[in-house]
Amino acid sequence: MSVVFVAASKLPTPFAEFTMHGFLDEATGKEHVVLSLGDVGDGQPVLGRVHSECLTGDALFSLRCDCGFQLEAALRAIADEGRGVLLYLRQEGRGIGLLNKIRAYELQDGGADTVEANERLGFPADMREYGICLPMLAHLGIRELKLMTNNPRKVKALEGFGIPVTERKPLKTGLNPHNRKYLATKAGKLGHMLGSLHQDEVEQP
Ligand SMILES: Nc1nc2c(ncn2[C@@H]2O[C@H](COP(=O)(O)OP(=O)(O)OP(=O)(O)O)[C@@H](O)[C@H]2O)c(=O)[nH]1
Ligand SMILES: [Zn+2]
Repeated sequence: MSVVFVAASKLPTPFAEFTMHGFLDEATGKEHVVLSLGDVGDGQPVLGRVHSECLTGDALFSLRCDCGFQLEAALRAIADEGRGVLLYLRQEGRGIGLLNKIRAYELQDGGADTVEANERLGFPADMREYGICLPMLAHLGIRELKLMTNNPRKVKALEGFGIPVTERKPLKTGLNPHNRKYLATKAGKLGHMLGSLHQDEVEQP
């Protein structure tokens, strides 16, 4: 596997003081980050979030999606549990990159939905690759995840790479008038389990 550990440091945040682990994917040059809290290498399932980069939602307060809200909710949940892990994967725009995502948003401003926009640009709806999680989790001694996600394809993909997901924890947050259509498309075309937004129940995968 081409993902190698580079360095670790403390990362104090408003939620907790995490340990930040930096990794380099030597095949793509992408730099990934994992935040961990507590003893995650004890062999017990770990509360986890596998979050793909969304510059607009995570850093620029965009209301077009739910990413920033999910990121914050996940970090808060890990802090509340006192133990957990967040993998921040540099797969912007479901893998098409930031500038192509802006192109896709332009098409969405003209009426296309998030899937149609990707397809019009010649991309599949979702180009992400989750195999890169494996060496990062192995480095931290994590064998099983209690995964915070609404995306059943993410659960399937991780399990396909040999990472058991013992529990799926919904992460329904951030619904607003600007992302209502986007979230409806995710549920309708991408299979996201968003049945009742703003509900925080625990479901089996
Ligand atoms: N191509 C494209 N990517 C988008 C759009 N809106 C958000 N994204 C990207 O979608 C990704 C969202 O990733 P995640 O937060 O892991 O979420 P998810 O796979 O939708 O599922 P959850 O785990 O339920 O949040 C990020 O990479 C965003 O940049 C869009 O309209 N078009
Ligand atoms: Zn987003």
